[in-house]
Amino acid sequence: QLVDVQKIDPGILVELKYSTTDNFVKQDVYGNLTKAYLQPMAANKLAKASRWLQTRRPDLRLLVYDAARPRSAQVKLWNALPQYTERHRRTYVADPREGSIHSYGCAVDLTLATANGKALDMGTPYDFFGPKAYPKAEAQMLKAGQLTKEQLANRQLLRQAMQAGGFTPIAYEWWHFNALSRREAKQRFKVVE
Ligand SMILES: C[C@@H](N)C(=O)N[C@H](C)C(=O)O
Ligand SMILES: [Zn+2]
Repeated sequence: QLVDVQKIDPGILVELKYSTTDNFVKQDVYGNLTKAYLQPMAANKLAKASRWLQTRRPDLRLLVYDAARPRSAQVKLWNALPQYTERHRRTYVADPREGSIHSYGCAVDLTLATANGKALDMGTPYDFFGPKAYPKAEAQMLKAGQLTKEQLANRQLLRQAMQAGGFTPIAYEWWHFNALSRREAKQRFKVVE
């Protein structure tokens, strides 16, 4: 049973981007889904990350852009990037046939924001698909002047908070964190259709 993350921690901010037209597909792909749902285990990890942040930076909040994502929505995201080969596309959007960890309620996309909801500068917008958004390329981007020290520090603070909560970052998206591996998520939970 998925839980609303704001019921677990009301201090977490939510702006579900795929429930608006302000996303890379430029369409509302969620309709009535406007809340951030996760497996209880993942929601508890997020609340732990939020508490970690509150202790160190009471002026900041976690701002969730996406959480549980139905497989039907994953298909729409997958189909929205026909310019990439399937192999390259998997870097940015999980293949719905394999299943996104989001579709098991075990992944979250988020940023840091001020208490009134203004997102911090992370160097790229959410769902910017390219090296500037790759955590694995940050040192190189900093050296090349593509990222500022402040943008990098903001990303590092987000990662520290999420890792303190028990999440794992990925190499290609600064905003995406997994509560479990895909294999574990598939073993333990059903896909949200
Ligand atoms: C599409 C992007 N926000 C995202 O969540 N990508 C990962 C890889 C996914 O689709 O699971
Ligand atoms: Zn994601």
